[in-house]
Amino acid sequence: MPLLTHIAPPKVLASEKLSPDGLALLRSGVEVHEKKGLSHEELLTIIPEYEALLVRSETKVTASLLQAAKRLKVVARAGVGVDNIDVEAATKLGIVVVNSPSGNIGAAAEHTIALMMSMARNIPEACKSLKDAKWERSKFVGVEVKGRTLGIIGLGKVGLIVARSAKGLGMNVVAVDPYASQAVASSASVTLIPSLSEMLPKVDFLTIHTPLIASTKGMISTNELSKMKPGARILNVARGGTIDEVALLAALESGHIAGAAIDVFTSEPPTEGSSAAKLIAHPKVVATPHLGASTVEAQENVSIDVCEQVLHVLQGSLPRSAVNAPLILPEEYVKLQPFVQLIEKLGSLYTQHYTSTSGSLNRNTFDLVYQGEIAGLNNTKPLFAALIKGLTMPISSSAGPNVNIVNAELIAKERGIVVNERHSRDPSSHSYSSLVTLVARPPSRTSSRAPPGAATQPSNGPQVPQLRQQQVISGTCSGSQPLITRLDRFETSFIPEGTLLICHNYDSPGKIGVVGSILGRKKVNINFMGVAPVSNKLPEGEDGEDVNADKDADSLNEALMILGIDRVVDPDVLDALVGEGGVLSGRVVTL
Ligand SMILES: NC(=O)c1ccc[n+]([C@@H]2O[C@H](COP(=O)([O-])OP(=O)(O)OC[C@H]3O[C@@H](n4cnc5c(N)ncnc54)[C@H](O)[C@@H]3O)[C@@H](O)[C@H]2O)c1
Ligand SMILES: O=C(O)[C@H](O)COP(=O)(O)O
Repeated sequence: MPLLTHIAPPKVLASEKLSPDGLALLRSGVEVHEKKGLSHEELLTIIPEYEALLVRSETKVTASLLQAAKRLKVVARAGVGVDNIDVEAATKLGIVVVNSPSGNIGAAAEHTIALMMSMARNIPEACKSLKDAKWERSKFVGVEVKGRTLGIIGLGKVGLIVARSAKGLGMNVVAVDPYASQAVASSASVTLIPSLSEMLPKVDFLTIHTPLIASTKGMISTNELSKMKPGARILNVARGGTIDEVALLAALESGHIAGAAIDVFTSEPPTEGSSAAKLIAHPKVVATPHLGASTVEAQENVSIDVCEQVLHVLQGSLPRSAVNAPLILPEEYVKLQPFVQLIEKLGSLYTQHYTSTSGSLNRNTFDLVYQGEIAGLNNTKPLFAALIKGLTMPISSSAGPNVNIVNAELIAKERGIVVNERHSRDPSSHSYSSLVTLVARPPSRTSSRAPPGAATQPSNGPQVPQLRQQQVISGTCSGSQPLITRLDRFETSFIPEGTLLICHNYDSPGKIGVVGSILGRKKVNINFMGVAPVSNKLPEGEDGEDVNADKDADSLNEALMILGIDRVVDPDVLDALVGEGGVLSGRVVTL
């Protein structure tokens, strides 16, 4: 029998060219396979091996690909647009989709300005003519942008940088964006115009910086082009499809539109005879093959950004920019992260400490009580997900590892787990700045709103004191270090990490020595040891019951002994601790 079980490192597939800077971050703990130019069929064949998929805009991450991926936890888009990823299908499968929302925005904005200047001064045609050994100075007279009006559709991240750069070139800048803030527009000296039809007749150059969504698909078509000034010019570095390519071709042919500079197309690469191919071939069009984000700097940024997030997801932490999860503000993220770890540990400790190996939780209704500073958080979805993950991880190899903020609610529902989240800003009952308590409710008491003191046991059952039935675990974070502060009725302070032996015993002299010698005899090394006495405090989340009312002298003398040990012990060690050592019960948990 092998002594060590080898756990293979997770595998990541990069199906497009990504900057090595990000990939280098992954390589320390992850196996990275770079395989460019695979067909969809080839991808379908190999995807079941991978835990993460890294893409840019070329790989079509379809529902069938995601379904074929048996172990996939995360699809990472090294860039902004996720229109090549079936995000809905990923969400249903619990696969997190992350992107890099701002790693390449500067590059896209600079490319827009570069295209605008190239178009205004006929740079590509003049360059080509000169290389063809011609000297045609009068043919390539351009126009200046200074003093002209640039109209921006979409004053988001890229649009705003374009606006500021254009102001630097001496242009007047106007914009339409139904969701843009007046204050942000004013800060960039941009005039917001209420509607597109009002803006179009005013502009000499028009540039699009919206995503491709239902409201922006084909938003510049024959009608809109006809409203523009004769001789106006148009740019698209956002997404193919926002401009109707056939309508633009006609407007260029008629001469109403003097020129177009386009980086993105309805088909990429353009298929022969398509409107995209015709546009690219048109003499009044400056075209680039989707190069907006193609700078060394932008590629480093997006690669590092998404590779870090892939590591986070694979390690079970929160990614910064999950596309299919609720937005987490960066400051919330920093605050939440240690508590995500803590709550996952609370859940895992609960299941291992209180549940037999039968494969199901013995209680499935929980109060998750946030107290102190942590109670001020509005978005606790990641904490909820961490609890479901922790609870299910030790008992389900299918559910546990795959729980994330995307699918936690669904998995909880499927397994009948009910969690009542409660917030209390009152720090008076404890000395921690934040405290999180998990209380498992007895089966008969399914609502956190049950009145204080309500009967929670069958009247004809054995009258075990109420407090003995408590299944309570509390924890806090000291900096970024999770700590368990209460387990059951016992006050404690231990780091939930590694293999722990939790012994329940009467607190009598010599007990530690007896336990230590049994473990020594069984060749079990002890890394640390702590004794947890009965708490005289009301467990957080319990209302108004007298903590010690039901206790007899013996129960007040009970304690937990928590030992950090170097391996999972065989049942005979636990039997020896109970038989010879006089321990009431012993349990091994791995956290
Ligand atoms: N060519 C490239 O290589 C490249 C590189 C980066 C980004 N992009 C693309 O550029 C676009 C903009 O990126 P971003 O990061 O600035 O996005 P963003 O989300 O920050 O900004 C988009 C803006 O469009 C606005 N908008 C949405 N619908 C609108 C409508 N109907 N009319 C007017 N405005 C509307 C939104 O309010 C938002 O302010 C995206 O399509 C992105 O994929 C392309
Ligand atoms: O959405 C984006 O980030 C850009 O379109 C860049 O796409 P790319 O990574 O394929 O260059």
